[in-house]
Amino acid sequence: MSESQLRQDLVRYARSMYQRGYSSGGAGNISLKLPDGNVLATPTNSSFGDLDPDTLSKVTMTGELLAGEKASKEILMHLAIYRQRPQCGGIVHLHSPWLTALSCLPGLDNENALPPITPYQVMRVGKLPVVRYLPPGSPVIAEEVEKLAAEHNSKLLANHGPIISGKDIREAVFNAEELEETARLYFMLKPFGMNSQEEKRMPEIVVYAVEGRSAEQKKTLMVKITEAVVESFGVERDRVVVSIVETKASEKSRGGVLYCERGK
Ligand SMILES: O=C(O)[C@H](O)C(=O)COP(=O)(O)O
Repeated sequence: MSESQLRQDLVRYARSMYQRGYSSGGAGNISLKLPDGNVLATPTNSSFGDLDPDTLSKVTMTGELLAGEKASKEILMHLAIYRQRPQCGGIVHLHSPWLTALSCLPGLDNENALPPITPYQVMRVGKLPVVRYLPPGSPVIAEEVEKLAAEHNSKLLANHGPIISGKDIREAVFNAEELEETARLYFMLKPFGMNSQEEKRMPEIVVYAVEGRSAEQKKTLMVKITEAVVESFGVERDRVVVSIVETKASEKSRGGVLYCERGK
């Protein structure tokens, strides 16, 4: 994708998040990786609601300004994430209401501020570690974020807000939306309690096979797989799920040869 298109995309995603109240005033900052290996970022004190594609800050991976206005005061935090996550192509830092509220709660689990409530939260983000409070723009924030970035695509800055990454700016925004909505769910459910995916998450093993085995053979296979998972994963037997997905021999091939024609 061209730099010009990426500039347009950054402005469009920023405006969309601004319109949803994910960032008000000059709060928040966004960046993305350019094809030339440099980074495009929102200028400091800019508003997500009225960015100009032509004045966005273009910096090197060491933070040197190549074009546009002075970059966000948090640019070092973004660059730290790009260093630790080479696959990362986009980062959003927000002051979105529900995640910012979460960041202000006492007694957060610093290893994971948000229990795994929904499958998409687990799939898109996973654990949400907390970075201790530091004044916005402090270079120490970048150091603290860098320690966590290799393992976590999202971090929660205490009394401040989230910083969330993705393989590109689109995925970073999707991850941010998922996490903000999960934080909202968390506050809605908090008075009533909630089931955590942690308890529900079980190892599920799927066996794809050509049809034809007897029910007894399939049952024996499932029992043996269950035993192997219990022994190797150390989980309760009742939590292990095994599925056998069968395909007709005429609808499965190897090397371009149908299974129903192999061995004839
Ligand atoms: O999070 C921060 O660093 C600031 O509060 C912020 O969100 C805006 O800083 P910027 O320099 O305008 O990007």
